[in-house]
Formats: sequence, C-alpha cells, structure tokens
Amino acid sequence: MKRISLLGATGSIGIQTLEVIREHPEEFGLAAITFGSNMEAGRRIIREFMPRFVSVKEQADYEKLKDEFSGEPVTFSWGEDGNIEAAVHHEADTVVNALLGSIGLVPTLKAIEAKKTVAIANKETLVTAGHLVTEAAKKHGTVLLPVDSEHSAIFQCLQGEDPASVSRLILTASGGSFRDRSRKELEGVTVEEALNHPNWSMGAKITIDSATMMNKGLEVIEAFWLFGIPYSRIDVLLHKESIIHSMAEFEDGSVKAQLGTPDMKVPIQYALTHPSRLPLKNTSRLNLWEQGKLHFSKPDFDRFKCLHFAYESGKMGGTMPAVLNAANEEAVAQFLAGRLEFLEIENRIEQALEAHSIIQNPDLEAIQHADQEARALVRSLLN
Ligand SMILES: NC(=O)C1=CN([C@@H]2O[C@H](COP(=O)(O)OP(=O)(O)OC[C@H]3O[C@@H](n4cnc5c(N)ncnc54)[C@H](OP(=O)(O)O)[C@@H]3O)[C@@H](O)[C@H]2O)C=CC1
Ligand SMILES: CC(=O)[C@@H](O)[C@H](O)COP(=O)(O)O
Ligand SMILES: [Mn+2]
Repeated sequence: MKRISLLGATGSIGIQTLEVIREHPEEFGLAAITFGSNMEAGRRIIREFMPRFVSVKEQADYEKLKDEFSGEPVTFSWGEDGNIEAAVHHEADTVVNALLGSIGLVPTLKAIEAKKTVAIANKETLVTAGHLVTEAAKKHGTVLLPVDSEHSAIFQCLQGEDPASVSRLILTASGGSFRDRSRKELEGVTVEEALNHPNWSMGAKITIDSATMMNKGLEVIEAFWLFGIPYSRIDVLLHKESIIHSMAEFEDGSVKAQLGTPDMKVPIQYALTHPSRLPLKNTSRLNLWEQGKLHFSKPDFDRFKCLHFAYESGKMGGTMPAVLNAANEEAVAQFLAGRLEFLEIENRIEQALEAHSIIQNPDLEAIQHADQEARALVRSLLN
C-alpha cells in the first residue's frame, strides 16, 4: 500500500486526490494532510480518513482541531513548519503537493531530501525554482511525477521512449474563459465571468491564470524543468475542447498525444500508480464519434501577453521566473479580491519584471528574496 501525505487536501486537486484514494482503499492510505483555512472540509477529511498528522495554516485553527480531536491518534501542527512536517512524515512514502503558490517550494525540497516520491500539481514551485527542485531530485534519487494534465500527458507519451529522441513538446491550451473576446472586450470583465472556465472545474487562482493564459506560460516553464527541452522546442497550441491534453513529437516525425475527457482524477491517479494503471470509475469516457471535431489554432502573443512574459522570463532564467510567478500570484489575488482590473494583471507583472535585476543560478535565499520583492512591488502599486 502507498501511504500518501497530501499537502493542500481541501483544494480542487486535494479533493480529487481523496476521491482517487477512496476508490482504491487497498492501494492507497492517507498518512498526513495539510490545508489552509477551510475548517469544515478539513474536519470532514479527518473524520473520514483519520490521518496520523494534520497541519493547518493558522495557529488558532490548530488549537481548535487539537481540542476537538483530543483522544484520537492524530498529531496536529500549523504554519509553514506544518507543511514541511507533513512533507517528511515518516509514515508517508509519497507526497502529493496540491498546495497553491510558491509556498509549496520548501516542503517540496524537504520531501525530496527525505526521499519521498513527489507527485507535483503545484506548478508555481517548479516555475519559482525548477533548478533547485530538479537538482535536489537528481542528488537524492527522488522521483518527481507530474500531476498537471499537460505534463502528465507528455509524461505518458514519453513512456518507453528515449528522451533524446524528443524533438518538440506541444502543450495544448483551452484559451480560458475569455478566449473568444478581443482585448477591448476584456475591459471591465468581472471576477465571476473570469472564473467561468469552459472545460475544467479548478481552484480560483488557476482559473484566472487560464483566462490570462499565464497558466500556459507557467506550464511552459514547468515543462522545461520536468522534461529538459529548450524553450525553442516547447510550443503552445490553442485547442478549445481540452481533449488532447498535450503531445510529444519525436525525431522521426511521429507525434504521440494523450487524450481523454477533461478530468483531473486521471492524471492524479496516474501519478500514484505509474508505471501501472488502475481502473477509474465515474469518469466520462471519450467518444470521438459524438465529439466529431477538434479545433486547433495558434495563440496570439499580443492578445495573451502573459504567455509572452512567461517565455521571456523562462529564457532569461535565474530569478526571473520567480518574479514572474510572485507578481502573478499577487496580482491575481488582488483581482480576485475585486481590487484590480483584469487587464491590469499583466501590467503589474510587466512592471515587476522590468524592475527586477536578475540573479543567475540563485540559491533558495535569493529566490525567496526575489519572490518577496516582487510581491511587495505589486502590493505597493495598489496603494
Ligand atoms: N485544480 C486543478 O484542476 C489543477 C491545479 N493545478 C495546480 O495545483 C495546485 C493547486 O491548485 P487547486 O487545487 O486548484 O487550488 P485550490 O485553491 O483549490 O487549493 C489550494 C489548497 O492549498 C491549501 N492551502 C493554501 N494555503 C495554505 C497554507 N498556507 N498551508 C496549507 N495549505 C494551504 C488550501 O487550503 P484551504 O482551501 O483550506 O484554505 C487548499 O487546500 C496549483 O499549483 C495549481 O496550479 C494543476 C493542474 C490542474
Ligand atoms: C487541468 C489542468 O491541467 C489545467 O492546467 C488546465 O490545463 C487549464 O486549462 P487551460 O488550458 O485553459 O490553461
Ligand atoms: Mn494544466
């Protein structure tokens, strides 16, 4: 049985990971969880799975849970340290990182050092410090498995292939909630409209990232680190049905694609069962007769400026992707709080990138400093 530590258990990926665990009780057990402030969902998970370790964001919530579950065989913790404790928990062999944002970086590094297999949904970690994460995984012989649907698709396409024979990666993109609108029509769009993703039901932040196409930009950088392919050979293809989850082209011209209906339980489960597969109930099956047509087009980098910023930041390397990510996290949080216009998100990111003096080959401290500085700048612009 695989014993799982699930960071971010109450979120979109967290909940779907629990569905996978629930479906295969003989294969998977839940050793530890962390979550932020959704206490109702957290309590339900504790009652159902009784994990040995639970950590929450705030100390006050930790005190409450400790009292409520006294007498149960559960240890509680809180804050950043709690995420780290869960990541290295001795009863877990696999860590699913479903945290949101660059707060996932240090727990990921600690899990790798503790030689846990890491199933990573938390793309901001790879964008912020892909070099530290991949170097650590190499050094400690730790397996890093993609959960993000595009990266899982490519990973599945690469099974049994020589990595040196890959000539191109093609990441598909839905185009998000505003894909049919011109830039002019983006003026004054509401949070509610932006949260209306055409194909996927996801957490709020990634849904906004999808609407700006920063999600795809982050995924380009994520692919660079996971698969070691240069940016000049990572393409983005608009595909509004989200049925082809991504593709890999090989040196002989063959292209392999992974397809399926949009359901994150599939890549989550694959990360937990790789290299095998298990049945998965309650997923709708792809019916291409009914589907009839699939659509493809080229993204316009002037329309989707965030995608352009991501490619440029990725190519510059060093601390630039950390700044891109942190400025984006901050600006999206402001948009979600109703404090920033949708089109201002990309302006804030551009300002943060322009203000930053890049540091090459940064250590963790330099990364964290760049992250904090970018956040502070975006906050100050609001004032
Ligand atoms: N959702 C999806 O379909 C996909 C998501 N991803 C990536 O997966 C990651 C998670 O996304 P998603 O599930 O949508 O996000 P959500 O916002 O739905 O979930 C985030 C999770 O992190 C928890 N959390 C937030 N802050 C803390 C903290 N300080 N300590 C502990 N837990 C914390 C939240 O807790 P709480 O809610 O209790 O506050 C919640 O459980 C992101 O990096 C995203 O880009 C990738 C592909 C698809
Ligand atoms: C499910 C998943 O992996 C998301 O990252 C998804 O890809 C978002 O859709 P977009 O293609 O609109 O960014
Ligand atoms: Mn994705």
